[in-house]
Amino acid sequence: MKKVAVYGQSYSISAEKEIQILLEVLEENNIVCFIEKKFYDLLIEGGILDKKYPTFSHFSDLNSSFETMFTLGGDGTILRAVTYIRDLGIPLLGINTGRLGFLATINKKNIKESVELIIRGEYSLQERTLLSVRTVPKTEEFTELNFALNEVTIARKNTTSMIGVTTNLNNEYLTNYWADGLIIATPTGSTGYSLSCNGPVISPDSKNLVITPIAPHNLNARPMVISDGTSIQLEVDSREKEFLISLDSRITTVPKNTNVFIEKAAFTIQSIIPKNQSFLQTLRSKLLWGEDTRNETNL
Ligand SMILES: NC(=O)c1ccc[n+]([C@@H]2O[C@H](COP(=O)([O-])OP(=O)(O)OC[C@H]3O[C@@H](n4cnc5c(N)ncnc54)[C@H](O)[C@@H]3O)[C@@H](O)[C@H]2O)c1
Ligand SMILES: Nc1ncnc2c1ncn2[C@@H]1O[C@H](COP(=O)(O)OP(=O)(O)OP(=O)(O)O)[C@@H](O)[C@H]1O
Repeated sequence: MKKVAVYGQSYSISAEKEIQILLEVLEENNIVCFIEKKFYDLLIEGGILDKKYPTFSHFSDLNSSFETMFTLGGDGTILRAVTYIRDLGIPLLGINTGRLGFLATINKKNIKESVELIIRGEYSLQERTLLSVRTVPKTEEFTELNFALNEVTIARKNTTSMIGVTTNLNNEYLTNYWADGLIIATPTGSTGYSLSCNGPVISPDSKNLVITPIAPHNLNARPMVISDGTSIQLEVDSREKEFLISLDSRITTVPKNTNVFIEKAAFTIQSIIPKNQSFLQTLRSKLLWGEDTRNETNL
């Protein structure tokens, strides 16, 4: 491993020690490290860095010669890191200095061991599907960043009334959901917002998506798992003039006559799974799946 990128959010430095440990390990292994510019400026301002580092500010500053992107933060940081990687195929590894860290799987207590494991190549890659979104009329915000790793959410705005989301799959009418909104989630996002709306857990290597209504007002609107080769068309009926579309943590308002077209993105994200970790382990440890006093404590 010769060159990596490091990304963290530039709100506040919540992980000084962890950042220094990561940079030390990379230095010890003679790995060139490029740091995201806003994060770098925050670290310089905070006196965290003892030397200068090359920086990157945008997707166009990166290329496939970067062998890994390390993130320092929680899941939201991972979701934002994806906007720098896009279709470059740079494998992503999250060091969890946030709260849950479902996607950011490296425990901040063993950064050195985990990063050395990665440097020795003791990991596998988990390919993760993304969604791409197109609207008619066009939505400015989706010109460049029109993809999501977790989910695309359609939600009501400034109204207590439900919205109606007319849903077609491959141009065939499915139903009109009367709800607070509708989530189209990837397997990765199935354990995010969709899970909170009673959606199923989908293993990361499944070639599926899930359509999960948000608080639907009927007893028969259930989450529906579909093939990830499906093209999804949505139209919204609302008493308000606008509704919300969010792609992961990025949210925007669109006029109510906006038609939304969602399908699997043309590229995937590679997430690094260290040899001593797995999706099932994360499910058990982070979402306490199967936690039951009757089960052996061999988690
Ligand atoms: N009620 C909810 O559960 C709810 C509501 C809104 C958004 N979200 C999720 O939060 C994501 C944005 O993350 P954020 O950190 O910017 O917001 P945030 O800080 O509000 O995170 C929401 C929680 O969801 C967890 N999370 C995010 N992605 C996950 C995933 N793929 N699997 C399991 N847990 C996941 C985060 O760790 C965090 O604990 C959205 O993509 C959506 O999936 C959840
Ligand atoms: N909007 C914000 N305002 C202030 N600080 C923020 C904001 N978003 C993130 N942060 C800081 O950045 C850290 C990383 O945020 P991130 O969204 O990645 O993770 P998290 O929400 O803390 O954890 P997780 O998403 O895993 O539950 C947070 O712990 C918080 O300290």
